[in-house]
Amino acid sequence: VVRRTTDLGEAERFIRLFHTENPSAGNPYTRLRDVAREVARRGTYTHTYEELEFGARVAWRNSNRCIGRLYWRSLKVRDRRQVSTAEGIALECVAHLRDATGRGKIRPTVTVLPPDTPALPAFRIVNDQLIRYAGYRTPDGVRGDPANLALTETATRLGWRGRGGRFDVLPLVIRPPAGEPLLCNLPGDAVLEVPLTHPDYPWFEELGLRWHAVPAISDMCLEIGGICYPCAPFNGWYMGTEIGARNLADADRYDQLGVVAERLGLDTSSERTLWRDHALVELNVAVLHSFEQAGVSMTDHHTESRRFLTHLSREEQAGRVCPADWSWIVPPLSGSATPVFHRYYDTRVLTPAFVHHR
Ligand code: HEM
Ligand SMILES: N=C(Nc1cccc(CNC[C@@H]2CCCN2)c1)c1cccs1
Repeated sequence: VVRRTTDLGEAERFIRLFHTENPSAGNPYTRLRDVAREVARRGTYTHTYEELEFGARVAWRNSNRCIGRLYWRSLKVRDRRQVSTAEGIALECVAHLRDATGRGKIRPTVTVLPPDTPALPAFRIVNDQLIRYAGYRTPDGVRGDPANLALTETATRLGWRGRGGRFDVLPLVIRPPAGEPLLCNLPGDAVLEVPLTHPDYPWFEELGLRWHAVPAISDMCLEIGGICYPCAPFNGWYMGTEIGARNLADADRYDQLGVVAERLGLDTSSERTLWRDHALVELNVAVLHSFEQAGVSMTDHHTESRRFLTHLSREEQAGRVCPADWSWIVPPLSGSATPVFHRYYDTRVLTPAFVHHR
């Protein structure tokens, strides 16, 4: 397999961007010359820690599907480019979760593992998020999270044994450049979870619903200056609607709207009673209430929409374009009741960026 050498044009554009936004880095000339020499010699170059930290923060700033970009400057970057084994990667993912979770005060963090290089191809994390619940095929439907059926089957084929519950945390599956994937169970103290209750309905707890505190995406590449870091898990905190309007509500996920509507005593015989909408709101009230009770960071879609527009105007003040994808920015609940709904966005694609694996 011929590995892509680094595109020198991308590298130069990034180095210039770094020096423009970080005047203390001085004149880019010598750095540009050294990078060109290194690319000529070994087909790629190595980012300094400062370049890597800046690149990861700007990749977040450029994420046009992300509503949570206001705090892009505070991203914590864990430079782990020296890690060279599957076990090392697994350990860094666990350390990342412990670091980022705090005791509920979640810290936006990215861990950067080695890039793809002609000399050493990169490892991949098979899981799309560090924390995922198993999905099991049963005679009368799926038990657990249907979104993770394939990952559960892969882990089981590799020797993992699930307990058949609705919220079994899956192991990490780390695939090396060659050879067998490594399975790694996440220690319980690295996976903070929140049981869901409702402030007004005591029966809600009986539904036995819960969700994990930290969303940590592990299936995207961090692209900086022509270099791709295919193993760079990043986390923020959840917006309540992700759990309450999608993960627990979608028919092809935990599909809880009918259950909640029944317990609420709603008339589900006709769509026109808007029973789905009533159930959705109460499910989202429960998610926000439970995370707050547990002291776990979470934002609501109204607050986050306002914050995003603040970010947008700050970027314009800074003379930068802030690209956004309307179809992802507008929350899946009460869209038009949030300010982000009532406007258009620039849709250009900028780099550095987090991209889905090609
Ligand atoms: C700090 C709190 C944050 C919040 C509340 C937040 C919120 C969100 C939400 C709601 C989405 C849409 C997800 C979906 O609909 O499935 C999203 C997408 C995204 N976010 Fe953020 N985010 C945060 C931090 C971050 C951080 C720290 C990064 C990276 C360093 C990031 C990068 C992205 C990217 C790349 C996407 C698009 C994912 C894709 O294309 O599949 N976000 N964010
Ligand atoms: N709050 C978060 N949510 C989030 C962000 C990016 C991607 C995702 C997962 N999106 C995949 C699902 C499934 C298809 C559409 N949405 C969630 C964060 C995850 C990592 C940092 S912030």
